[in-house]
Amino acid sequence: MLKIPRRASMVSSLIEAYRLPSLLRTVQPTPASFEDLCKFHQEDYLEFLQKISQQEDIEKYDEEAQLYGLSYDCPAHPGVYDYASLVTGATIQAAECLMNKTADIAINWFGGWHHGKKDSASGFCYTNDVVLGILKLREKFNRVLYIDLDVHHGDGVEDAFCSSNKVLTVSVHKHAVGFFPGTGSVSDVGMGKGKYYSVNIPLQDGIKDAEFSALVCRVLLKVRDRFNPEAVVCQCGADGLTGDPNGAFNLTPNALGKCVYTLLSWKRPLLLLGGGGYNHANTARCWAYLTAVVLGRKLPDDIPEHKYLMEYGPDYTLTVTPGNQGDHNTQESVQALYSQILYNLSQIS
Ligand SMILES: O=C(/C=C/c1ccccc1NC(=O)c1ccccc1Oc1ccccc1)NO
Ligand SMILES: [Zn+2]
Repeated sequence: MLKIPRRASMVSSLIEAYRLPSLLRTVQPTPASFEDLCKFHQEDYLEFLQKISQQEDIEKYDEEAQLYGLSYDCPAHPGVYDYASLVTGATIQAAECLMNKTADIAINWFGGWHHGKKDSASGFCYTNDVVLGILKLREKFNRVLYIDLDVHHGDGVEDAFCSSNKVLTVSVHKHAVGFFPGTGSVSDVGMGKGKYYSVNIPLQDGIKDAEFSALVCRVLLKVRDRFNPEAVVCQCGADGLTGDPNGAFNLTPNALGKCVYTLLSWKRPLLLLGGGGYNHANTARCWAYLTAVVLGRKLPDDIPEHKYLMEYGPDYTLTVTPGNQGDHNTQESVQALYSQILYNLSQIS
């Protein structure tokens, strides 16, 4: 888990190295209170997370930990509760800036933990800051659109709002046997009042910028026309970039930039969040680039001198070059997918 705070430090250092904070208002986050977290998460889960967060030797809680998803692939670690409540507090505060109009666009690159469940941790997500940020926005906005660009299905957020027609969730992700979390097929459309308000765009390995952004932007335009959201939340997980250890998609930051640019053109309150991204240099490149897209600034391609400069070798440039792996998404499969999604959206009353 020590990897994520280091990544966070690289992200903020690169954004500072490009002198972007001079164009932004930075807000110091306060941790979400226990009560805030209880707006989505179950009390018993939070109490357990708090308890083991203060212990050094957590092995003795192994039995109970399993109940709460805190096992080998999602280990608890000392301080996990404080870390999760600070990140979640920042996302809630970002939402509040949009609600009180002190910002048109708010960013929390340390949020985006989209797998968190109400009663358990999942996929390294201990609390679900995305759900809590959307619930906060819903206190003011009647219809909220959520887009998840992470390579993994945004299951925790989709689950939370699957029966709601006030929050429409769109997730584009790799969908293949054995790939976490395994949910998010195109036929997964939500239920009850929320039927057709969950949109899934399942893809195979190797998709590249042009195909990805064309498909996602076409879906987003249809979603805007059918749903007419008053506020938008976009999770910008960077683990779909080429060079990520997940080794799934073959994207560069330009693909996410095109999607964010489309959302910006709608001129509606927009909350941008981070998420996955395990090639730390490419993730920092991506989120620095997206911050510049929001600001309408073009960044010099040479990475500026700063404490992590060596991580950006051998090119030391902001640009990420696509890999040459094959694209397993055919024109036909993408067109068929788009037709299915269009049909589903046509069912929205
Ligand atoms: O990124 C994710 C979820 C990742 C994930 C979920 C379940 C099991 C393993 C997972 N991890 C990875 O895929 C993964 C792949 C390469 C490098 C680091 C990875 O995770 C982490 C995440 C945090 C700390 C250590 C490892 N969701 O957006
Ligand atoms: Zn991910």
